[in-house]
Amino acid sequence: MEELLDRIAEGIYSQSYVVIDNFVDEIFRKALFDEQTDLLEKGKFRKAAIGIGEQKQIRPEIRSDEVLWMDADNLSLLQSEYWNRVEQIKQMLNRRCYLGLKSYEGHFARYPIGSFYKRHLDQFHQVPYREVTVILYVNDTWSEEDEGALRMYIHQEDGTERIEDYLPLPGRLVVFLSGEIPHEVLPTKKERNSITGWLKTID
Ligand SMILES: O=C(O)CCC(=O)C(=O)O
Ligand SMILES: [Fe+2]
Repeated sequence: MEELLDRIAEGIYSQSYVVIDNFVDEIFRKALFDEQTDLLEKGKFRKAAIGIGEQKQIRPEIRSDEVLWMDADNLSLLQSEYWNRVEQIKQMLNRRCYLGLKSYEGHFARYPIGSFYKRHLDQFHQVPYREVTVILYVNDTWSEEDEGALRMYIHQEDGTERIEDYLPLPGRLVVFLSGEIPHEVLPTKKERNSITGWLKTID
Protein backbone atom coordinates (compact mmCIF):
# COMPACT_ATOMS: atom_id res chain seq x y z
CA MET A 1 0.00 0.00 0.00
CA GLU A 2 2.80 2.50 0.88
CA GLU A 3 4.28 1.99 -2.57
CA LEU A 4 0.91 2.61 -4.27
CA LEU A 5 0.39 5.75 -2.18
CA ASP A 6 3.83 7.00 -3.18
CA ARG A 7 2.98 6.49 -6.84
CA ILE A 8 -0.28 8.42 -6.41
CA ALA A 9 1.50 11.38 -4.79
CA GLU A 10 4.24 11.30 -7.42
CA GLY A 11 1.70 11.25 -10.29
CA ILE A 12 -0.40 14.07 -8.86
CA TYR A 13 2.70 16.14 -8.17
CA SER A 14 4.27 15.68 -11.58
CA GLN A 15 1.30 15.53 -13.99
CA SER A 16 -1.92 16.25 -12.02
CA TYR A 17 -3.29 12.75 -12.64
CA VAL A 18 -2.37 9.14 -12.09
CA VAL A 19 -3.76 5.71 -13.00
CA ILE A 20 -3.07 2.79 -10.67
CA ASP A 21 -3.99 -0.72 -11.79
CA ASN A 22 -4.97 -3.30 -9.17
CA PHE A 23 -5.39 -0.70 -6.45
CA VAL A 24 -7.66 -3.20 -4.72
CA ASP A 25 -7.32 -6.96 -4.89
CA GLU A 26 -9.90 -9.15 -6.62
CA ILE A 27 -11.64 -10.21 -3.42
CA PHE A 28 -12.19 -6.64 -2.27
CA ARG A 29 -13.22 -5.45 -5.74
CA LYS A 30 -15.69 -8.29 -6.12
CA ALA A 31 -17.20 -7.58 -2.71
CA LEU A 32 -17.69 -3.91 -3.68
CA PHE A 33 -19.22 -4.93 -6.99
CA ASP A 34 -21.61 -7.36 -5.27
CA GLU A 35 -22.65 -4.72 -2.75
CA GLN A 36 -23.25 -2.23 -5.54
CA THR A 37 -25.29 -4.79 -7.50
CA ASP A 38 -27.36 -5.55 -4.42
CA LEU A 39 -28.10 -1.83 -3.80
CA LEU A 40 -29.01 -1.43 -7.47
CA GLU A 41 -31.41 -4.34 -7.33
CA LYS A 42 -33.01 -2.79 -4.27
CA GLY A 43 -33.72 0.30 -6.38
CA LYS A 44 -31.51 2.64 -4.39
CA PHE A 45 -29.86 4.40 -7.33
CA ARG A 46 -31.10 7.72 -8.71
CA LYS A 47 -30.48 9.53 -11.98
CA ALA A 48 -27.38 11.66 -11.51
CA ALA A 49 -27.76 15.45 -11.50
CA ILE A 50 -25.41 18.22 -12.49
CA GLY A 51 -24.85 21.31 -10.31
CA ILE A 52 -25.87 21.54 -6.67
CA GLY A 53 -28.54 23.25 -4.56
CA GLU A 54 -30.94 25.47 -6.51
CA GLN A 55 -29.05 24.82 -9.73
CA LYS A 56 -29.36 21.06 -9.48
CA GLN A 57 -30.76 19.57 -12.67
CA ILE A 58 -31.17 16.20 -14.33
CA ARG A 59 -29.73 16.65 -17.82
CA PRO A 60 -29.60 13.29 -19.61
CA GLU A 61 -28.05 14.91 -22.68
CA ILE A 62 -25.01 15.75 -20.51
CA ARG A 63 -24.84 12.78 -18.17
CA SER A 64 -26.92 9.63 -18.10
CA ASP A 65 -25.51 7.63 -15.20
CA GLU A 66 -27.25 6.71 -11.96
CA VAL A 67 -25.73 7.19 -8.54
CA LEU A 68 -26.06 6.31 -4.89
CA TRP A 69 -24.27 8.62 -2.45
CA MET A 70 -22.53 6.94 0.45
CA ASP A 71 -23.68 8.16 3.83
CA ALA A 72 -20.69 8.93 6.07
CA ASP A 73 -22.78 8.19 9.17
CA ASN A 74 -24.11 4.94 7.84
CA LEU A 75 -21.35 3.12 5.99
CA SER A 76 -21.35 -0.61 5.48
CA LEU A 77 -18.26 -2.45 6.67
CA LEU A 78 -17.02 -2.66 3.11
CA GLN A 79 -17.67 1.00 2.42
CA SER A 80 -15.75 2.05 5.52
CA GLU A 81 -12.86 -0.13 4.41
CA TYR A 82 -12.82 1.75 1.11
CA TRP A 83 -13.07 5.09 2.95
CA ASN A 84 -10.03 4.08 5.00
CA ARG A 85 -8.05 3.60 1.84
CA VAL A 86 -9.16 6.95 0.48
CA GLU A 87 -8.21 8.43 3.86
CA GLN A 88 -4.70 7.06 3.36
CA ILE A 89 -4.55 8.68 -0.09
CA LYS A 90 -5.68 11.94 1.50
CA GLN A 91 -2.98 11.83 4.15
CA MET A 92 -0.29 11.03 1.62
CA LEU A 93 -1.39 13.87 -0.70
CA ASN A 94 -1.40 16.30 2.22
CA ARG A 95 2.04 15.17 3.33
CA ARG A 96 3.66 15.15 -0.09
CA CYS A 97 1.69 17.72 -2.09
CA TYR A 98 0.41 20.08 0.65
CA LEU A 99 -3.14 20.04 -0.72
CA GLY A 100 -4.84 20.73 2.63
CA LEU A 101 -7.48 18.05 2.06
CA LYS A 102 -9.99 17.69 4.87
CA SER A 103 -12.83 15.37 3.96
CA TYR A 104 -14.24 12.98 1.38
CA GLU A 105 -17.60 12.50 -0.30
CA GLY A 106 -18.38 9.72 -2.71
CA HIS A 107 -21.01 7.77 -4.58
CA PHE A 108 -21.47 4.50 -6.37
CA ALA A 109 -22.11 5.11 -10.06
CA ARG A 110 -23.68 2.92 -12.65
CA TYR A 111 -23.65 3.74 -16.35
CA PRO A 112 -26.34 1.71 -18.15
CA ILE A 113 -25.61 0.59 -21.70
CA GLY A 114 -25.47 3.63 -24.01
CA SER A 115 -24.88 6.13 -21.21
CA PHE A 116 -22.08 8.68 -20.97
CA TYR A 117 -20.96 11.85 -19.24
CA LYS A 118 -19.95 14.72 -21.53
CA ARG A 119 -16.78 16.73 -21.06
CA HIS A 120 -16.68 18.61 -17.75
CA LEU A 121 -14.55 19.68 -14.81
CA ASP A 122 -15.39 18.32 -11.34
CA GLN A 123 -14.37 21.59 -9.69
CA PHE A 124 -16.39 24.65 -10.66
CA HIS A 125 -17.68 27.83 -9.03
CA GLN A 126 -20.35 26.02 -7.00
CA VAL A 127 -17.93 23.42 -5.67
CA PRO A 128 -14.51 25.12 -5.46
CA TYR A 129 -13.70 22.82 -2.54
CA ARG A 130 -13.54 19.69 -4.68
CA GLU A 131 -9.80 19.32 -5.02
CA VAL A 132 -9.03 15.72 -5.96
CA THR A 133 -11.18 13.21 -7.84
CA VAL A 134 -10.77 9.54 -6.93
CA ILE A 135 -12.44 6.85 -9.07
CA LEU A 136 -12.33 3.08 -8.59
CA TYR A 137 -13.76 0.77 -11.25
CA VAL A 138 -15.41 -2.35 -9.89
CA ASN A 139 -16.74 -4.29 -12.90
CA ASP A 140 -15.84 -7.99 -13.13
CA THR A 141 -14.32 -7.68 -16.59
CA TRP A 142 -13.79 -5.04 -19.21
CA SER A 143 -12.46 -5.15 -22.75
CA GLU A 144 -11.73 -2.72 -25.57
CA GLU A 145 -15.04 -3.57 -27.34
CA ASP A 146 -17.02 -2.54 -24.27
CA GLU A 147 -15.80 1.06 -24.83
CA GLY A 148 -16.92 3.46 -22.08
CA ALA A 149 -13.40 4.81 -21.51
CA LEU A 150 -12.64 7.73 -19.26
CA ARG A 151 -11.20 10.36 -21.60
CA MET A 152 -8.93 12.94 -19.99
CA TYR A 153 -7.80 16.12 -21.74
CA ILE A 154 -4.27 16.95 -20.69
CA HIS A 155 -3.09 20.50 -21.17
CA GLN A 156 0.24 20.70 -22.99
CA GLU A 157 2.90 23.35 -22.67
CA ASP A 158 2.41 24.42 -26.29
CA GLY A 159 -1.24 25.23 -25.56
CA THR A 160 -2.71 22.13 -27.17
CA GLU A 161 -4.48 19.24 -25.46
CA ARG A 162 -3.44 15.62 -25.37
CA ILE A 163 -6.13 12.96 -25.10
CA GLU A 164 -5.64 10.05 -22.72
CA ASP A 165 -8.24 7.26 -22.72
CA TYR A 166 -8.47 4.74 -19.88
CA LEU A 167 -10.84 1.80 -19.88
CA PRO A 168 -12.63 1.09 -16.58
CA LEU A 169 -10.61 -2.05 -15.89
CA PRO A 170 -11.48 -4.06 -12.77
CA GLY A 171 -9.61 -2.69 -9.75
CA ARG A 172 -8.21 0.30 -11.63
CA LEU A 173 -7.98 3.57 -9.68
CA VAL A 174 -7.81 6.99 -11.33
CA VAL A 175 -6.88 10.07 -9.31
CA PHE A 176 -6.67 13.62 -10.68
CA LEU A 177 -6.85 17.26 -9.67
CA SER A 178 -10.55 18.14 -10.01
CA GLY A 179 -9.90 21.68 -11.21
CA GLU A 180 -7.22 20.84 -13.74
CA ILE A 181 -8.30 17.89 -15.84
CA PRO A 182 -11.36 18.19 -18.08
CA HIS A 183 -12.70 14.70 -18.75
CA GLU A 184 -15.64 12.72 -20.04
CA VAL A 185 -17.04 9.21 -20.00
CA LEU A 186 -17.42 7.90 -23.55
CA PRO A 187 -20.64 5.98 -24.33
CA THR A 188 -20.48 2.53 -22.81
CA LYS A 189 -21.56 -0.70 -24.46
CA LYS A 190 -21.70 -2.59 -21.18
CA GLU A 191 -23.07 -1.67 -17.79
CA ARG A 192 -20.24 0.24 -16.11
CA ASN A 193 -19.84 0.32 -12.34
CA SER A 194 -17.58 2.53 -10.26
CA ILE A 195 -17.12 4.43 -7.04
CA THR A 196 -16.45 8.11 -7.65
CA GLY A 197 -15.53 10.56 -4.93
CA TRP A 198 -13.86 13.81 -4.10
CA LEU A 199 -11.34 14.89 -1.53
CA LYS A 200 -12.37 18.32 -0.37
CA THR A 201 -10.70 21.30 1.27
CA ILE A 202 -13.69 21.80 3.60
CA ASP A 203 -15.08 19.59 6.39
O1 LIG B 1 -16.50 7.23 -14.16
C1 LIG B 1 -15.66 7.94 -14.66
O2 LIG B 1 -14.71 7.46 -15.33
C2 LIG B 1 -15.74 9.44 -14.48
C3 LIG B 1 -16.95 9.93 -13.75
C4 LIG B 1 -17.02 11.42 -13.65
O3 LIG B 1 -16.41 12.13 -14.39
C5 LIG B 1 -17.83 12.07 -12.57
O4 LIG B 1 -18.64 11.39 -11.91
O5 LIG B 1 -17.65 13.28 -12.36
FE1 LIG C 1 -16.12 14.03 -13.50
